[in-house]
Amino acid sequence: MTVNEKKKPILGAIADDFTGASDLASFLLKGGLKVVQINGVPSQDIELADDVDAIVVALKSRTCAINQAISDSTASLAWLQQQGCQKFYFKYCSTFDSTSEGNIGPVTQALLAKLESEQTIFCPALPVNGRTVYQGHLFVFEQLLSDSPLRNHPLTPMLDSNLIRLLQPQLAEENAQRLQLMNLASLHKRPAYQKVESAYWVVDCVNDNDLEKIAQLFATNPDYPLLTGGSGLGEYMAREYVKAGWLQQSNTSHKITKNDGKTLILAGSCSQATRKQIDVARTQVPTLALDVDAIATGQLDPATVLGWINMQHSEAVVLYTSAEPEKVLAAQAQFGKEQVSEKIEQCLTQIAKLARENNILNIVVAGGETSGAIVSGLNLTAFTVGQSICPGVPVMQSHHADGLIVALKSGNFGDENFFLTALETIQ
Ligand SMILES: Nc1ncnc2c1ncn2[C@@H]1O[C@H](COP(=O)(O)OP(=O)(O)OP(=O)(O)O)[C@@H](O)[C@H]1O
Ligand SMILES: O=C(O)[C@@H](O)C(=O)CO
Repeated sequence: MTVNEKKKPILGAIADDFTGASDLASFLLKGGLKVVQINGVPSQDIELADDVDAIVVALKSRTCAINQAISDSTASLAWLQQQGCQKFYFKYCSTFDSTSEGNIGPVTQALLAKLESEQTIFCPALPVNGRTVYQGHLFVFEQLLSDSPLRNHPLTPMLDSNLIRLLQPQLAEENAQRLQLMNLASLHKRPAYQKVESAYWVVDCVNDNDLEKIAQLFATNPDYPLLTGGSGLGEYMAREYVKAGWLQQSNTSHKITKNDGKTLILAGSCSQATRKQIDVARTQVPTLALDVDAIATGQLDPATVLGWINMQHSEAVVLYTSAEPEKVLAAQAQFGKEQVSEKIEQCLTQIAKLARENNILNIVVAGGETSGAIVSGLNLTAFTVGQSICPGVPVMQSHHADGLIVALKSGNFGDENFFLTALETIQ
């Protein structure tokens, strides 16, 4: 390579939500890649540094209409191809969040068609966070997905755990027939780097050894340009690219420059994990529950909330709409499921905007949909990905001039001290 020749990224990834994107980015970084996250379908004029190994495009396509999800995903793919990426990844939730009208199957089919490929894998497992797949069934720690708190997810309640059954109705009939389980015995009896038959593979995976073996079979396999799954495989795919000598071992330091602004924690996630994290945070940080009825009826004024924040004379505050499943269901019944979500997302975004204008330059968000709304509303187009607060939640710095620092937490991630650890890491 000559001095003037721009290095091309290896991997182009498309994530169906923003926390999922930063989750994947953190694992690619852990595996040795230099990663940039782009928010929303990339526009032509985005400038990339010339030593980027992987680009993760964050979409908000998990729960949108199928046609929109397909057009955003394929437009992102075309842009990633223009940047020179050779390998592609479609990142969805480690708990396979989708409905029977869900987007995982249709988006996968559309991306494969554009890549003129007929085979891929579905690997949502993320063992470090308790997401494992055994005999095609997805577990969240010791519970089947459908017995876990995910059965009460406000937008995508997961009532089945069998990945083949979940995928079948999302695929065209001929592709549904090509779904096959690669269980642990079948995975491990294959020699590494061996050719794999063409299929839509649902791959069992219960620990990091399994992720390593899956990456050995598929990451650099020329027959499989597109893989799909959770973030866990990202670290091991990255390691395979490094092993294959596909990267220039350039400077992979990811400098995040601290700022002297305050920190705002915004929680729209109603997961059990987030609600516990709020309870722990409130013992040390001023915390305000936002009134969902007032938000849904347009009566909550973000300026009043900013006034409350300023009155706290604290370096950090927590604001939340998070509530137990019964309250969420009641709000959905009263105002409509999509409507109440949208109102809450808009309101939290308005608060984040106002806060940023008032020198609150560190924003931690809990919830994938919530994060997507806020990051889009703040017009943050690209981030450098830095150190993780917990597995799957990195600190990221916006390329915008004010150097806003954000951390986007998937609803179920992090231990009960997550928000307090985030404050220690960021401030
Ligand atoms: N009190 C509430 N009543 C009804 N809906 C709510 C309430 N609070 C938040 N919501 C909505 O619930 C949705 C939560 O989804 P979000 O993706 O942000 O969190 P999550 O599902 O826990 O996280 P993830 O998608 O990362 O697993 C959002 O659309 C949010 O606006
Ligand atoms: O894979 C996960 O669990 C997360 O990155 C996510 O997508 C939750 O929104």
